[in-house]
Amino acid sequence: MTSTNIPQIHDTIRAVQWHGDRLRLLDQRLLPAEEKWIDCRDSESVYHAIKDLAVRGAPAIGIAAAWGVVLAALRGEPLEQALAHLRSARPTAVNLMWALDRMKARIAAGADTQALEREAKAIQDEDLAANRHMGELGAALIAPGSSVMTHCNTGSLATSGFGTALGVIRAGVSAGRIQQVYAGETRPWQQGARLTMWELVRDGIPAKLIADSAASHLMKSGEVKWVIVGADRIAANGDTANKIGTYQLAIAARHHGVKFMVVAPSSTVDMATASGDDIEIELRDSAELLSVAGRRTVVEGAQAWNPVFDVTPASLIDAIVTERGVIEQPTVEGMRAVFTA
Ligand SMILES: CSC[C@@H](O)[C@@H](O)C(=O)COP(=O)(O)O
Repeated sequence: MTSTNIPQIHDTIRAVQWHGDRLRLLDQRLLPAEEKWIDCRDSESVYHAIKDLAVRGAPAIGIAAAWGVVLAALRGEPLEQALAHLRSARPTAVNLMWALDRMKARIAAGADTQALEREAKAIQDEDLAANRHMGELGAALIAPGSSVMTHCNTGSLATSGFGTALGVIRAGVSAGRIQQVYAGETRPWQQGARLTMWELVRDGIPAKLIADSAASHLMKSGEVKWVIVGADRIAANGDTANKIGTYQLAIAARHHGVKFMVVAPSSTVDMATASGDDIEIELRDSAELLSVAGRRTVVEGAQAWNPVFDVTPASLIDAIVTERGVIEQPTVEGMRAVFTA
């Protein structure tokens, strides 16, 4: 890519929007076919939006939940109950618990509704700033002119804007370090095919969709230099839970000498969880596997097993990029140096 044909990154997608008395969410279940917004006016509707994946992606889930607490306060709902209910919406992404703990601490300190609103806004704004900073840190690791691969959707849709892994890709493209992106389709929910490709095409970033099962073949060709993914929870030893399929990408990357980068804000780091073995993996309805776009594709009577995250051991990760710094070849000591200092 020469400097004359480097795409302009517009970064205009803001999928979680506060409108004073309601939370507007771009419904990610319908993209890219429909750009439809839903309005949440109480904590219960935010709970359902998170549980049913209208809003998804670890940072976006936390941000939406924080606004759910503000809505509970505005409507005079019992706050302890709202906090507990929102917390139960999804189990793996620790950003959800992290954001609710921040809101809970403000409530315990006697915050009124306006103060809670300021806290939710701070959570949202800090996420955007973290993403921009991680973009620069991650892009600096990539040699100019590289092709990279990503998985799931870690972009503006999954965060307050810009994205984590996709933020590094946006920054890398702007800096001329990334010339081509390969996005895995991310079966069964198709976050890569439906959401990441939507974001990349909007930004004019050269991108090709691949079937998840084409990843090893692509890596063997020598075409991609980095696999860049997000995270839902990073344990104290660097083990990383992320979208199902991430682990097999890390294994294939190590086998083929391709570097593996995890990009996540500090709100995704869970120093209270010792290793990936202690992370709860969300199991979702088998209907997500047995149907495509709501249409049954598998014989009636068939059963399915649908874990939606897996854990990549730290030993397969070359770099964890956070807004607090980069941890190369992560270990307990390396994580501790950045996260308990
Ligand atoms: C910046 S998003 C990071 C992760 O949350 C992302 O990679 C992922 O696994 C999303 O899972 P999802 O089930 O779509 O919420």
